Amino acid sequence: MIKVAPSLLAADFCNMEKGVRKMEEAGADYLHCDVMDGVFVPNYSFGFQMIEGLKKITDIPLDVHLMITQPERYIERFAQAGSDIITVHAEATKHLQRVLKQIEQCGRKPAVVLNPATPLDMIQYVLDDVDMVLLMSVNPGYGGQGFIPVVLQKVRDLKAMIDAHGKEIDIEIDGGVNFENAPKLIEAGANVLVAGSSVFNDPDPALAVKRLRESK
Ligand SMILES: O=C(CO)[C@@H](O)[C@H](O)COP(=O)(O)O
Repeated sequence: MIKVAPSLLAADFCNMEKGVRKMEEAGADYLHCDVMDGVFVPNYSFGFQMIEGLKKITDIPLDVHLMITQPERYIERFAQAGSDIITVHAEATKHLQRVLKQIEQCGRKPAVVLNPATPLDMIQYVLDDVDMVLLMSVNPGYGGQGFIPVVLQKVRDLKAMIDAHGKEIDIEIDGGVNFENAPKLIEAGANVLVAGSSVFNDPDPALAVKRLRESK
């Protein structure tokens, strides 16, 4: 089953609740929450308070993508705030396996993410420690960027790596996901699609979510 995770980065920050309600009506599987620290990526977004606030107003699982350096400093706080999935960048910590265990010990689902230029080898030795691998298909920091085509092959390679490993692990893709590339991504092995602009900017977000989910 394909899951769609609308990215709140594309919502109106002055009216976040309206965006959440729209995504509830649209049948979103997760709410993708991009946390940025202005260091790991050249942009700021929001932090714990936003996650806490979101948790109070919706039952949609919160898929929290930490674009921050040394995420180990803040795992407990993001877990307490109500994150359901916590995703950390392999490039952002010297102790990846330890951070993933920290997330698990906090009772949240651990996931790891790679920037487009980071090779898959980097996560070979943490597959036992994750429920999901996220591949960035844009350089993180901003919504509305174009999909980097070479990532399609990376999805295929990741799928083969996971199948060879033998554990069920979700493959999530984030950045420039749209109706054109979604079928190819699903065919390559992705089963969770993050979508900002293609859902929030669509006049009919419910139809957009359905189209992405049923992409063939
Ligand atoms: O993490 C990021 C950007 O850093 C993404 O979640 C984007 O927010 C996705 O937006 P679109 O590319 O789908 O507009």
